Amino acid sequence: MIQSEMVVHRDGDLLAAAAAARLVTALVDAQAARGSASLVLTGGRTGTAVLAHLRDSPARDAVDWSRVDLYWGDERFLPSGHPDRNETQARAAFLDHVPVSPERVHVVEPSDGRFGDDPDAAADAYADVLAAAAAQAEGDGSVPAFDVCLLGVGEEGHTASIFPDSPAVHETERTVVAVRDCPKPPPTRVSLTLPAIRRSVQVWLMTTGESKADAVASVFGGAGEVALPAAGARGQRRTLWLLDAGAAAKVSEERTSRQA
Ligand SMILES: O=C1O[C@H](COP(=O)(O)O)[C@@H](O)[C@H](O)[C@H]1O
Repeated sequence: MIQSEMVVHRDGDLLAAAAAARLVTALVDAQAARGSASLVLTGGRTGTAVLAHLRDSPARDAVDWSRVDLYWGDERFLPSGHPDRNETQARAAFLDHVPVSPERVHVVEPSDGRFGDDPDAAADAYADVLAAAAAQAEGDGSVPAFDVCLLGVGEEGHTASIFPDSPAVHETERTVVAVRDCPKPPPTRVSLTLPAIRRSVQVWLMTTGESKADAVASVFGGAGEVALPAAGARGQRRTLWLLDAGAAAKVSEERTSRQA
């Protein structure tokens, strides 16, 4: 298995700026190689801060946003336009400010959408979206090989909406699942599963603050994915943890690569 890499930035703002710069490079490289790129977005404070930095960076125009397929690693199952939907936050922070192709913005159906208040149907529909994209891009498979999958990490080690010891973390077949009774509000969500996330070429886990330090240290201490789902999020070629000093505070010094 490829070892996870870790980069530690001084604070969350610098992390977000550096991650935005990395993202430009990764997407430009993917487009140079294949003509298009695919990116999985995350919700949460750090993920949204990265998008805000990307919006404000002149380098963002190096990416042809009309040829980027955008997906979400998880979505809070709420009505369309609800301020807590990850989609709403990503649109406000970034998507409303760049010339993306609407047909390439692959959202999870909201709770007032085509399937009404049925998160299982919304999850199945999103799995179909992924399978269709995989068939188009790679000829087969149930999930595209996303160029970059951005993920956040919760205090208790959740990533996407895969919570510790929940049905979602035990899922081995399905690529997208409905998640109920989440310990963090809102209680109902739709999430990619770990097998789907692991189809990504690169997975970047981004988190900040001392409240995340125990979870991060446990992952680097060898905790398993059932107890700490973030430990099971890995890319085919690269698994990169982008942390600020607070989140990295309890990881042993020799494991971190300190950066300004
Ligand atoms: O609820 C969620 O939280 C996590 C982490 O969020 P943060 O605010 O602690 O950075 C995020 O990864 C996930 O996408 C989101 O739905």
